[in-house]
Order: sequence, then structure tokens, then C-alpha cells
Amino acid sequence: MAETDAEIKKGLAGVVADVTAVSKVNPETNSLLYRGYPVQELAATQPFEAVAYLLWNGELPDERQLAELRARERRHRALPREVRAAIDLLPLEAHPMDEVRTAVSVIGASDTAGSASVLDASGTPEQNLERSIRLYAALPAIVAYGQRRRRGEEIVEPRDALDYAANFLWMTFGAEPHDTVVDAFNRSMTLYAEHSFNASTFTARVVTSTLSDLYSAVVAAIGALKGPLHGGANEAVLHIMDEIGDASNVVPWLDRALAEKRKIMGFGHRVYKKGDSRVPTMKAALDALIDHYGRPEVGELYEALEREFVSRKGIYPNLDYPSGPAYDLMGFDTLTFTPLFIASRVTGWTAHIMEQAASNALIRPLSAYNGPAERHVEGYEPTDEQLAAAERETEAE
Ligand SMILES: CC(=O)SCCNC(=O)CCNC(=O)[C@H](O)C(C)(C)COP(=O)(O)OP(=O)(O)OC[C@H]1O[C@@H](n2cnc3c(N)ncnc32)[C@H](O)[C@@H]1OP(=O)(O)O
Ligand SMILES: O=C([O-])CC(=O)C(=O)O
Repeated sequence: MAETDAEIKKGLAGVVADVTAVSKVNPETNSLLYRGYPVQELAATQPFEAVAYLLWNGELPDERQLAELRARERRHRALPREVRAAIDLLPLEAHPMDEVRTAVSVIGASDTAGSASVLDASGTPEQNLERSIRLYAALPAIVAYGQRRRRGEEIVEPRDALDYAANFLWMTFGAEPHDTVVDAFNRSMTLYAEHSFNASTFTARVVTSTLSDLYSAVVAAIGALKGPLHGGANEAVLHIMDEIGDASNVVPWLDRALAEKRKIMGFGHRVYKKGDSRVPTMKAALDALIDHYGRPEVGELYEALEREFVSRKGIYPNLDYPSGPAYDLMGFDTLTFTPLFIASRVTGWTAHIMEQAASNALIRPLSAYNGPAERHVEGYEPTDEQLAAAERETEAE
């Protein structure tokens, strides 16, 4: 069979690449389980710290385990000095995703354990759990500082009295957040935490499979998440909502956008074809924020675009559709939305990195060649072996 006749799974669509015990996405039942627990249940009952613990350890924490993780998180939640210095060197116009990617790289280069030789890079399971906790703890400070720096505001130091979600909002806005906002934010962090072999998680697993280190895998995953077909869509949703303006403009805007063959950001999914399991929970959190801030027009625009696009195309919203306007209402800058996704997804990425490392096989698929047939540089005389090999190849085809 010629290589080009091989069955190509463009975009690896439908390919089952490995097993995982971290989460299960089931488009048939429209469900998402983290280590067996439905994500809606976790979002309604658990602080994000407990969800992180679950993803890393396979079980929800008891009181003592949760307190211990919270204590470790507090030890690492201030912005490391070298990270702040590196961020300060970046132009204010740098995209926050590039800023966070750089910050994670700085944390990685500053952790010198295992840096003497590539043979030690991948680290022990204990080292990797510690690295995961440090990244998860430091990311809120990185994201919050980035937004404040762009706004010309002073850094806000973390507060020990506040748990993860409230402290994240405190460091970003410098004000005690309302319970409704903390609750919606906590839910969004849980919903974003994990989603099986999505593009960024798979990227992290590919890097891990070469026995590289956890920080390199997370940096690569951030690069994959940035694209608007993946995590960048939550930022992109707000750009389109800003373009549309209000609900009365949805129909003419959509007519134009579809005529121009534009992708409508926040809609569609590689796995879910009948709706994203996380959307109802995030939409309820968005509704609570709309009530809290008294902004019904946000809900009207959201629902008008959803109604119109679903009825024309049968393509449903994904998690980025409700989370974009939710983060906007909370007061985050649009460019900060995808970094919020990083702060959450780092838990899922690192759970997968540890899983990949524990049962590794180098990830290296095949490709079918469709370039020019063998040819030779002008004036070069092919050797007899080359000529014979070319002949065998032609016969095989
Ligand atoms: C958290 C997350 O990462 S969720 C994903 C976030 N990304 C987005 O919201 C970006 C917008 N959505 C998309 O681009 C796509 O739906 C993806 C990339 C998410 C999934 O893509 P795929 O599974 O590869 O589906 P694919 O792109 O083949 O879509 C099938 C058809 O639906 C169309 N389609 C899918 N999504 C959209 C959309 N949002 N707007 C317009 N058309 C769409 C495609 O153009 C394609 O049409 P065609 O058959 O006429 O060419
Ligand atoms: O699963 C995917 O392809 C994208 C997604 O929804 C996620 O990563 O949360």
C-alpha cells in the first residue's frame, strides 16, 4: 500500500491515544467525571483546592489533607522575586499568555533540582507533586500581577486569611470579593481544571514522554492553550460580544460573520457534539453574576447569540462561552481570561504529566509522505545503492 493510502486521522480525530484515570469525557451522556466524580457535583460542593488534590491524588482530601494542601499553597502564593523581575522586563503590550508562559519558565529554571543532567530532568513522583503544588500556588500571583501591571496598579500581597479563590480575587483587585463572586470564580476554576486528552494536555504528555521535565511540559501546554481554537476562545468570545454590542444586533452581525465564513468563538467542540457538559453549571454561575451586578443586557446578548447560532448551525456553546462574560463581569481584563484558564488547568496538566511519567511510552506517531518523489541535486551522481533503493521503492508502490 502506498503511504498516502494509509488511513490518516487528520487532527487525530477519533483516535484513542492512551488510557487515563484522571477524567472521563462522555459525549453520549453529556457527562464529565474527575476521578469518577461528576464535575457539576464537585463545582457545587468543593473548594478548588479539594479538586486539585483529587486530580493529583485520585481521592478527595479529608479535613487534615485539605488543611495541609492549603498550608503548602499559602507558603508559595506570593509572587517569587525572580518572576516579578522577569515580568517587569517584558513590554506592557506583551500578551498575558506570553507573560505567564515566561513566568513558568523562570520558575522552572530557578528550581535547579535535576538540572545537572538531562538524565535527571523528569524528577521523582514526590518532586513532581511538589513542583505541581508550587506552580498551582504561584499562578494566581502571576496572573494578578500581570493585570495590575498593565493597569499601572501596585502589586497586592496575598492574605493568609483567604482561601485560594478569594485570595486570587483579592490579589487581582485589592478588595475583599463578595461571596457570590467567589462562588462563581471557584466554580469556573473547577470546571476548567481537567478535560482528558485536549490539545494542551496532550502537548504536556508528549513533552513528558521524552523524559523532559514538568516545567517544560507546562510551558508547552500553555503555548497550545493560547490558540483561539482551544483556551484562547474565552478571550475571543468577549471580542465578538464587544463587536456585536447588544442583542438587537445579533442577527445582522451573524449574517455577516457566517457570510465571511468566520468561526463563532465559544461554540463547537471536538468531542461534544450535542453540548458541553460544563456549560449549564457555568451558565448558572453567569446568571448569578448578572443578578449580582444588575446587568441583564449581558444575559440577553448571550441568549440571543446562542439561540440564533444553534438554530442556524446546530452547533452548541462550549465552556468558554459562559466563562468569557462571567470573567468580564467579575472585572478581569479580556486579555486575562486565558491566563485564568492556565491557573486552573495546571492541575489537570500536572496530573496527566505524573500519570504519563508513571507509565511512559515515547509519543511518536507516523506520517504519510506526500512530497516530491526522490530526486537528486543537479550534477550529483546517485550511488548504486541509492539507485537500487529508489527502484525498490517504485516497485513497492
Ligand atoms: C475549552 C476549549 O478549548 S473548547 C473549544 C474552544 N474553541 C472555540 O470555541 C473555537 C470555535 N470552535 C471551533 O473552531 C471548533 O468547533 C473546534 C475547533 C472547537 C472543534 O473543531 P472540530 O471538531 O475540528 O470541528 P470542525 O472544525 O471540523 O467543525 C465541523 C464543521 O462545523 C463548523 N464549525 C465548528 N465550530 C464552528 C464555529 N464555532 N463557528 C462556525 N462554524 C463552526 C466547521 O466550520 C465545520 O464546517 P464544515 O464541515 O462546513 O467545514
Ligand atoms: O477537550 C477539548 O478538546 C477542549 C476543552 O474543552 C478543554 O480542554 O477543556
